[in-house]
Amino acid sequence: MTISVPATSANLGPGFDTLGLAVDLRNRVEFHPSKFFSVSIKGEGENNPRLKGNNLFISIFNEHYTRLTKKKQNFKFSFYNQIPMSRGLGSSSAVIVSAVASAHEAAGIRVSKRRILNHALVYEPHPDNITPAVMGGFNVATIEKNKVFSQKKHLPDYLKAVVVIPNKQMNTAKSRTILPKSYSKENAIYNLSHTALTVAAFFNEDWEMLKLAAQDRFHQKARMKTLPELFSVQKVAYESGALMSTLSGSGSTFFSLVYDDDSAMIANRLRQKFPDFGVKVLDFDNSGLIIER
Ligand SMILES: Nc1ncnc2c1ncn2[C@@H]1O[C@H](COP(=O)(O)OP(=O)(O)O)[C@@H](O)[C@H]1O
Ligand SMILES: N[C@@H](CCOP(=O)(O)O)C(=O)O
Repeated sequence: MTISVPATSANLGPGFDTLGLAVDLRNRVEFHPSKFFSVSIKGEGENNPRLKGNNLFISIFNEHYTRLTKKKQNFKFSFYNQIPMSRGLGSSSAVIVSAVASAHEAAGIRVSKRRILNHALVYEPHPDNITPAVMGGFNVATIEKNKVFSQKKHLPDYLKAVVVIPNKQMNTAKSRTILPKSYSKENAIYNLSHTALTVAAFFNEDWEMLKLAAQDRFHQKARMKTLPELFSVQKVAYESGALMSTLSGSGSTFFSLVYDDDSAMIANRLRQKFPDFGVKVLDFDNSGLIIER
C-alpha cells in the first residue's frame, strides 16, 4: 500500500489561514504489517534520528489504527520524503494527512477525502494547508463546527510554481507568535478585499490581477523581517515577470506563480541573485492525496 501527499503553499499573500494550493513535490509512505515495528526514511529527514521513532506520523497513525480496529499491530514503514521541513511548504500537513489516510487503509476502511480532511483538522487547526494537501489544486477553505468547508479550482498546465527555499527553518507555531494580536479595521478590510480579489482572480483565471490582489497586511512583513533577504527575493521575482510572489505558509520559502514560458528565466535570475538558496520550478498538483492499493 502506498500513500502520497503533495506539498502546499498556504496564505498566498492576504488569505491568512484561508487560501492554499498544492505543488508537485510529494511525501510517500509504503507500509505493511510486520512482526516488529520499523521505520526507514529516504530523502528529507533521513539524517534526523528523532524521526526514526515515535514521530508525528507514527503517533497519529497509531491513534487512528487503534481507534478503528481496537487492536495493536506492528508495521514496517518506508518513507520517501521530498518536502523540506519547517520551510513553509506544508510538511506537517502532508504528514498528518498521510497518517490519517494510512491508518484507515491499514484498517481496511475506505473513507472519503472529505472525512480524511476533517480528521486532519484535529491536528492542524487552520485549513489552508491540509485542504490542498487532500484535494490538490487551489483551495479556499473555512471551518464551521469543527468541519472544513472548501472550494477547489483546478490549476492549468501553462502555470508553474517557482519556489525559493532558504536553508533557514521557520517553525510554524513559533512564527505565529510574532504576529500582531489584533488588526485595525482598515487593515482587516484591506486583507478581506484583497483575499476576495485573489480568489476571484484564480477562479476567473485572471492571472494578471494576482500581483495587485495578493498583497497582505496581516503576516508577511513581520515574518519576512526575520529573514530580510526575502524582501529582495520578492522584488527580483516581480521584476523578472512573476504573476504573484508571496511568502509560502509561515516561511521561509518564497512562492511565485509564473507562466510556464517564463519559468526557466525567472528561476535562473533568482539562482544568480540568491546562490545560497535552493530554487525549484514545480508543476502544480491537482490530485492531492493519492492512495495506491
Ligand atoms: N517527514 C516528516 N516525518 C515526520 N514528521 C514530520 C515530517 N515533516 C514534518 N514533520 C513534523 O512537522 C514539523 C514541522 O512543522 P512546521 O513547522 O509546521 O513545518 P511546515 O511549514 O513544513 O509545515 C516537524 O518539526 C515535525 O514534527
Ligand atoms: N496559515 C498558516 C500556514 C502555515 O503553513 P506552513 O507551510 O508554514 O506550515 C500560517 O501562516 O501560520
